[in-house]
Amino acid sequence: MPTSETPPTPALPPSVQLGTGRGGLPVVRVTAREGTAEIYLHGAHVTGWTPVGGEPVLWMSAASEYRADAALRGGVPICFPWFGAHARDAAAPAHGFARLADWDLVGAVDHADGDVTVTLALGDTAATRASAWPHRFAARYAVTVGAHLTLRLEVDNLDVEPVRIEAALHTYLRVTDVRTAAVGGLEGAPFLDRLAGPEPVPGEAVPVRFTRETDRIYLGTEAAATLTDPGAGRTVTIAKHGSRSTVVWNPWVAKAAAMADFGDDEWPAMVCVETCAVGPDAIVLAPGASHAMTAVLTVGA
Ligand SMILES: O=P(O)(O)OC[C@H]1O[C@H](O)[C@H](O)[C@@H](O)[C@@H]1O
Repeated sequence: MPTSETPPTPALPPSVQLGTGRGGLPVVRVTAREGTAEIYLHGAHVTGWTPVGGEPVLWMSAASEYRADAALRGGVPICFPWFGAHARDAAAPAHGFARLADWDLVGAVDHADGDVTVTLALGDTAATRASAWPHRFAARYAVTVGAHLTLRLEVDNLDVEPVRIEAALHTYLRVTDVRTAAVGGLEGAPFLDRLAGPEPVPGEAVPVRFTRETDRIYLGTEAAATLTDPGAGRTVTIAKHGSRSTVVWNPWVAKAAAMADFGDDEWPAMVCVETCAVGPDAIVLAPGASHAMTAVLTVGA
């Protein structure tokens, strides 16, 4: 039976420490052999991942809120069970309730290769059953930390009817300057330009570059995307499974200035490459069925 009671903290290996983070929010700090990470239970939000000997890969805004009633800005928010504004309920929170919910820490395990997996869980509550998406569900989020960062979101439909699910691992990546960065791997994929009309735009032959506000949903694409950051001399590859759409976003000047939790001058230092199942690529789950969506981040030269 779903419950809103907080379960007891599971036994944790020494590589995983549960502590108090910014704003007094609970945070899990992971020290694996080949990388470290930080995960807030609020939103199951990964706020940092650094491979050993490397630089931080994820971007967090210095202006982020750290409050139980707000989403964190940066890292990897989980958008679920809808993406963007809710289609029929304008009052429903953007990107769904998962990034605003306090997830349960249900386990952590050390692997023989030195990687560490932390698992969090979220189920329906009286509040979600009264929301714009009232279905019964169980979600598990496994974060595996090491030389790679593996994020696996699995959702079970516990309802008696088919449910439509949108989900995004809304990954904010650090870049030296987005104006010199490029995102490859999406060549040829048509996209919805969220700053233009609803009609899909034909795919382009070249990597995505940034010269203005960019907010695109690439459709029907299961390939890995690679962010190239010449200023840092590195690439970040995002390989994925169970995801047929990829969102690429940079707010540029005006939108950054309009967001209270995003510094006016921070936009050149980030780009989002989001592993998604959204819009026409949303998941429809039969009763009792499950779907898993995985993103694997790897740093290269
Ligand atoms: O401000 P948020 O609700 O966190 O959304 C931040 C951004 O998320 C995605 O990238 C959407 O495609 C954008 O349209 C949106 O602006």
